[in-house]
Amino acid sequence: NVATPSSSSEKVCYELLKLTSRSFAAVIMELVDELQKPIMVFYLVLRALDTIEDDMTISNDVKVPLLKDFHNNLKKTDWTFNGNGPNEKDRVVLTKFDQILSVYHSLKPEYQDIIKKITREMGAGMAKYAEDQDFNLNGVKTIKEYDLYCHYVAGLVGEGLTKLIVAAKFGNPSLKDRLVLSESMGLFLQKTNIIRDYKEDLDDGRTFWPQEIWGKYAKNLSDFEKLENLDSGLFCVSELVLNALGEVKNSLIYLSMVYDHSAFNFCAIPQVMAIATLAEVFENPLVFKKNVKIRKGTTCQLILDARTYKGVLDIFSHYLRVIHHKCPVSDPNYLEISLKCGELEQFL
Ligand SMILES: COc1cccc([C@H]2O[C@H](CC(=O)N[C@@H](CC(=O)O)C(=O)O)C(=O)N(CC(C)(C)C)c3ccc(Cl)cc32)c1OC
Repeated sequence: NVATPSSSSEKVCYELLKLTSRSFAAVIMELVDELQKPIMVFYLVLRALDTIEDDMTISNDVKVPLLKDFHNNLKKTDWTFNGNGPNEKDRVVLTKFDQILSVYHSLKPEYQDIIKKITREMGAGMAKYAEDQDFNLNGVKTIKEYDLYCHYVAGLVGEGLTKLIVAAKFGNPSLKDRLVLSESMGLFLQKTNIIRDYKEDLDDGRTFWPQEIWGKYAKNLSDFEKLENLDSGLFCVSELVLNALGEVKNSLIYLSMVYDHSAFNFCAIPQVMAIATLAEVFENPLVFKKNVKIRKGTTCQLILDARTYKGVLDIFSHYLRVIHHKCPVSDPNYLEISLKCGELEQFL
């Protein structure tokens, strides 16, 4: 059901959505009308926040207050920002932010409130990391810090979406009281992206792999780029995948509590893409060379198969078996991986 955008600002927002993330935009366009506008606005506001955080041409004394106070822009009607960030695609979300504001102000106050609260918390978290010298120099140290970083950039998104879905009465209200489930929805996606983006982030001079894990396999994170360190690199990826699999159970419980078919699709599709990506990066030397992506044909098949809860369970069951069978006995994580896959497979 492609909504018929009523206002001109809504038309601009749909264009911005398609520009920023073609594949995901299609999923948002399939959402039931009641959720489509609030989630589109939420997605674009998050994109704007992300674009500021990623823009290395903005000095900290400008960036930090910009992030911390970003939620206050939601009270305005004409705010825009001319960043000079790297990619034009994202910058336009800021130069046309007044269009997003216009649609934001047309939302029900309850939806506006949910979006504003998450934006405030996320902006505060991003400002904290922007100011954190140690984080900028040495990246993420402990698994605890890894989870906290992922909470700010992804867990909060899950929380906001859950509150929108429950407010619109398309999900089990108890999802609001079990935010640990929304947290896992975000952490599973973000941890998968962080494992996959090793090379891209390293080339950008950033790293999000927690030292508490990679430090067992190398002295420096960039060591994994060298062929002689390939084995320890693959073992490190195994442990990172094992850590990400720790979010699977909660994510599957979450999906079982989303009633509306279009909201279920919206939540399930990124999760099945993530488990397929984890299986792709697992024991895959190409992770240290480029961004490993699942094939287009696989993506299409996953979208078709993920339309029912049973279909999602079958997809997870398949890729957990793939990971289990790919794990060599020489991998120090072999036993843990087998136990985790076994534990999850019986749950499926
Ligand atoms: C209950 O929680 C969710 C339910 C459904 C979808 C998402 C989640 O899925 C996309 C899916 C998406 O955007 N996929 C990209 C592909 C890619 O990024 O590799 C795409 O299809 O372009 C995603 O990745 N993120 C970004 C974060 C992970 C940081 C939250 C994201 C950003 C903004 C929003 Cl509103 C939603 C999401 C959820 O968020 C947890």
